Amino acid sequence: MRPTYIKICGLSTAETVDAAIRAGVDAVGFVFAPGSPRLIDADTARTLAARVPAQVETVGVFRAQPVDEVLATASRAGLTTIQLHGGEDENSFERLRAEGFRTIRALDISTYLERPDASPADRLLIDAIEPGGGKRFDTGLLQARPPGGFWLLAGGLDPDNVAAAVRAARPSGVDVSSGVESSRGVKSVELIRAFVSAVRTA
Ligand SMILES: O=C(O)c1ccccc1NCC(=O)[C@H](O)[C@H](O)COP(=O)(O)O
Repeated sequence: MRPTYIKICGLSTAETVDAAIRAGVDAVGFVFAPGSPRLIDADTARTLAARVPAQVETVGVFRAQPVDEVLATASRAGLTTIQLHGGEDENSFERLRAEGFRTIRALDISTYLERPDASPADRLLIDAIEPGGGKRFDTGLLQARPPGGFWLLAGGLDPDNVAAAVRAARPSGVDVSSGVESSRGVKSVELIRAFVSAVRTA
């Protein structure tokens, strides 16, 4: 069986990017959604992404931003992958792919349950209602509509609960932000290490 894919989202310092890579993550995320406590600019992301080895994905996270702006930011930052949290139309993902980016469509659990097949992206991420909010959703709801293909579980995961969540929901991968922070928006090297190690025990 393939190991669970791990994405650490909302990184903003070289120290925590390096820690995530050393811990063995598959992807690091940089948030460009206005209003986020993890917001960074394209030039900062470019400096951080330059530290990341080629086998680790660099993901730009956007919410309700025009596709031209998304492409300009992700290109300037030199990222491999774009994750959209709403506001996109059905053509957005095709356009991002045509420009050479891998894509992730993030859906909150309610939207997913209403439209489970609404995923023209390469991957699906199923999240709680408020992205980056550190709140869990009831993964038992997924039993009614088990996701097919590659999908990431997100929403309120942390080093203490992630192994049980992986055993219960069997996602292809997990995504975390708040659960590896010492305070809102501030990532912790120790919690990143603990999270990755907990996923590996699942
Ligand atoms: O992290 C944010 O602040 C954010 C803001 C707007 C759109 C998306 C955002 N984050 C997306 C992520 O991929 C988070 O890691 C995911 O929602 C899980 O967050 P958390 O519940 O805090 O672990």
